[in-house]
Amino acid sequence: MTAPLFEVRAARKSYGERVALDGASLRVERGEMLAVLGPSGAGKTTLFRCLAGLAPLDAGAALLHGHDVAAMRGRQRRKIAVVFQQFNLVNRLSALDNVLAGRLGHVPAWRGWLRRFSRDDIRLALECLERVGLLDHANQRADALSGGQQQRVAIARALAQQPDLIIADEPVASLDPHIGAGVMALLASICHEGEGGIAVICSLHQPELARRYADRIVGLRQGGIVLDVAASACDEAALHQLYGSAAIPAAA
Ligand SMILES: Nc1ncnc2c1ncn2[C@@H]1O[C@H](COP(=O)(O)OP(=O)(O)OP(=O)(O)O)[C@@H](O)[C@H]1O
Repeated sequence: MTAPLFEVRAARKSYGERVALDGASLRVERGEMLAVLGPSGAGKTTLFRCLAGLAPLDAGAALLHGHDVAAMRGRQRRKIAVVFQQFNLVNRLSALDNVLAGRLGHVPAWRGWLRRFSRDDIRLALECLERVGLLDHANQRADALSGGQQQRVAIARALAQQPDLIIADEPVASLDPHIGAGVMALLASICHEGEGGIAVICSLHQPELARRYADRIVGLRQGGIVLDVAASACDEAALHQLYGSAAIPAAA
């Protein structure tokens, strides 16, 4: 049996006495978009920080193609790209230069410091900008772009890493509903189109977006997985199980 593209096994993480992840396990396959839902404090950000290598797990493991992410360095590690709620672009740089930052791990350090990228890197970065619909904005400063455009540049930067997995922690939380839906549609199309077979794991506070754009929905509550279903099977009862009395009826 081949290993899934990405797997989390019995992840545990505490902050002092407070248990944030209590044995959470999940898996995602090539070309699959997985949404992680859960009430505030359920452990979503902690999970994503650990998966992105920004914090270590206390126990358990995250495996990319069966290999422990914690032991990965360099090129292997860059197979996981991260998209943040607040975009994390360099404001004074152009959209193109921000996307080229996704190539930094692929070029010798001195080239990165001098920002001397090869023609191939620049061509790839432009293709990534085209993929997110912003080729016309390549030379515009990041801080002159709208929030939705900035998140698209951040997604282009992630694509420039040529990742196998994109981890997106609340990527639409800072965007209005219409723009947010567009960003979700973009992430879904990245999963579903092309032969690359990129997977996306995305945390959300909007069950209706998860049901519309994700293939599968995982529910996190008090640090544990309490729901793992196809998006089409995520009904009101499942959401009630996840959110309890705080469940909000989701649009059809
Ligand atoms: N740096 C920290 N120090 C101490 N406790 C923390 C820290 N970060 C998170 N926690 C606690 O860990 C638990 C999980 O928090 P986390 O931020 O991962 O949840 P979340 O599901 O992302 O919440 P939200 O949806 O509100 O962003 C919470 O009880 C939180 O108070």
